[in-house]
Parts: sequence; structure tokens; C-alpha cells
Amino acid sequence: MATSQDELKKQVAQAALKYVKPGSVVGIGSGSTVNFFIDALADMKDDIEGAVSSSEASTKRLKSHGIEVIELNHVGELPVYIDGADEIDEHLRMIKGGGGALTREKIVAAVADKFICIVDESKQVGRLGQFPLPVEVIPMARSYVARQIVKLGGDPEWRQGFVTDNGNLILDIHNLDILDPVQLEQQLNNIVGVVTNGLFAARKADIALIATPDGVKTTE
Ligand SMILES: O=C(CO)[C@H](O)[C@H](O)COP(=O)(O)O
Repeated sequence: MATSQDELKKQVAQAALKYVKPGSVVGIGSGSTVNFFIDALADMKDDIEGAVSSSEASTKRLKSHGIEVIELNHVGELPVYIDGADEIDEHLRMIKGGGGALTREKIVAAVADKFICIVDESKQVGRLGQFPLPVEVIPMARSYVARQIVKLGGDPEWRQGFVTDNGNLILDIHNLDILDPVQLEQQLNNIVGVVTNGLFAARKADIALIATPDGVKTTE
């Protein structure tokens, strides 16, 4: 019988537990794969100091398991950050932000010593860019930022009705030819009104755990 995608997500979430250091604070991403990780982490809650969360949704789930959520500003060391991705390439560069939590995810990832990316094999790509690239934008800059994105060759689409945890909006960029992810990440961030974008190329993952029907594969 074929392994379901949820089963793969559960397996990769379980495999990530071995990277959690007893006594430490754990950085937690967002999304359905991370939800499985949070559920698995609940069994270890007495062995960790707590968690730093990258979204209101993850905070709620962590608290529902009785896992203490600590404000990032109160944390000195964050050995690992565990998060999913919408796409990941062979260099462990990613597109993230399908759930709209990209800015807080990027902040927590920046603080962490190691970024462990947990995905099922459907997220692996040869070249980033099939998944629309999310950009978090200050609301009053929406039209201006959209015009600048068109100049870069992309087709921005306003994720209407969606508000980020930071009170901003999301433009999803379609049809972008991403030749140099590091350069594009910087170019997009340089547009006034952009908070950040979903390319995780300058700070990519350190380890990818990829769930396949034959087991979880590790890439470093
Ligand atoms: O970046 C994210 C949220 O902003 C998620 O990590 C990404 O969308 C993957 O989610 P899922 O595990 O549900 O496929």
C-alpha cells in the first residue's frame, strides 16, 4: 500500500526528535509537518526548557500540549530550529511561507545554530520557483511593491483576505525564473515596503530530513 503524505510527514517529524538537545530551548517553525513535530515533541516536554515559536498557530499547538513557549528576546542560545518548507533544492535552499509565517520563521532561523528542515519527498525540486514565492508586505506599499516585482519579471498575486501574524499582507509571485536565489532574496528585500520574502537562500537549511516511502533520508 502507498504511504500517505501525512504518514511521511509523521515519520520525518519523529526522525527530527533526535536533534533536540535535552535541557535546551527548541525553535519551532509552522505548518502541517511541524504540527506533527510538535505532537511528537510533547512526549519530550519534560526534557526541554521550552520552545520559541514562529507563529500564533504553532504557539497555540505548543501550549495545548503544555510545552512552555518562551519569547525569542529572552533566549540566549537556540541550538536547533525545526521547520518545513514548500520547496527545497539540492543545496538546501528553500521557498517557505505557504502558510504566511515566513518573517517570524526567518527571524527564528537566523538566531538558531542549526536549521533542520523536515519535508516529504514531494518538496524536493531541481530548481526553486514552481511554488509561488510569498513576500510579506506593509499594506500601504502593496501596489508599489507589486509594480517593482513585475519589473523583476514576476507576476504578483495578492493573497486576498489573508493577514500575517504581524498585521501585514502577502503577495505570492508566480512565473519567476529563479536563477540566483541568494541575489533574488536580496533584491526583493531591498524593495521599500517589503518586510521579507520566502526565499531562504542566504540562510539555508543545515540538515534536510526527507521522508520517502523507503524511509527518512538525511542530507547535510
Ligand atoms: O513555510 C511554512 C509556513 O509559512 C511551512 O513550513 C511550509 O508552508 C510547509 O508547510 P507544510 O509542512 O504544511 O507543507
